[in-house]
Amino acid sequence: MTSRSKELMSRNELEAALREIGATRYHSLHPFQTLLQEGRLTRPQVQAWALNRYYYQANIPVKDSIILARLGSVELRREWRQRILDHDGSETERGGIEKWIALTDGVGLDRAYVESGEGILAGTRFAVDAYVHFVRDRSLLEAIASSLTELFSPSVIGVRTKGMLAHYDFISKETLAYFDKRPVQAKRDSDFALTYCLDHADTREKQDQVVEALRFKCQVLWAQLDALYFSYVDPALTPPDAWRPGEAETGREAA
Ligand SMILES: O=C(O)c1cc(C(=O)O)c2c(n1)C(=O)C(=O)c1cc(C(=O)O)[nH]c1-2
Repeated sequence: MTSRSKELMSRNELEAALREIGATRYHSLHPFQTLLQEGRLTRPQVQAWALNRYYYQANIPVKDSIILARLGSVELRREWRQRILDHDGSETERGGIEKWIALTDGVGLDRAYVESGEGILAGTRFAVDAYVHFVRDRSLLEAIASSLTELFSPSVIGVRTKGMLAHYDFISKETLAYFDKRPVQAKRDSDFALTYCLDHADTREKQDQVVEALRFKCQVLWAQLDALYFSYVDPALTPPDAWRPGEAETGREAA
């Protein structure tokens, strides 16, 4: 990295640098992800994942609303507002947050408890809050670039849902309905964000900022899985205020 030339990268070089980050730093490479998709977690460990990830889901439209407010044209806002609709839904269509609640319902967690955010890990909260603050505090270009992890999500979503359905008897297709539309939405969103970044990163400094924003976002995702691994897998040292296996159970009859 020290020998990095400071010349402007071509569009192809910048895109390759971004894809390289995905190939080496995306959360698909995290050991917790591997355990999850290979069926090597217990039901409480899967519950811990679903509970903590709710906080990420719930904050995605918050961070997108911040970006929306910073966009200076009708065309850009029209494009970006779709993301908020996808997660918040409408009178006639369930959004992603509601579908994530169906997922936590499906694994037997009490809805009010999940929505309260009580019992999530500090690592989850710090990582997700850092993402929201990043899009508020950094340039618009960096804020948009930080969503580029979605370039890499369709493949990990496919592997994860297939693995979970094959390996866990308490997981059904309905439970994982959240993921049905995500690959198509993620492709649409990340294609747009990538084009925006390639068009607007017109100095080497801005190109480096785009690369760093993606690296930061990979860390946001990675840190969430670190927190789960340390607290529920090994050494399973669940912190004092966090959810403990058996808590907020709605009973197993739904499974
Ligand atoms: O299941 C996944 O692995 C995964 C990853 C990501 C991502 O790469 O940030 C998102 C999602 N899912 C997702 O469902 C989602 O709505 C989403 C929004 C964003 C974003 O940064 O705007 N990332 C992601």
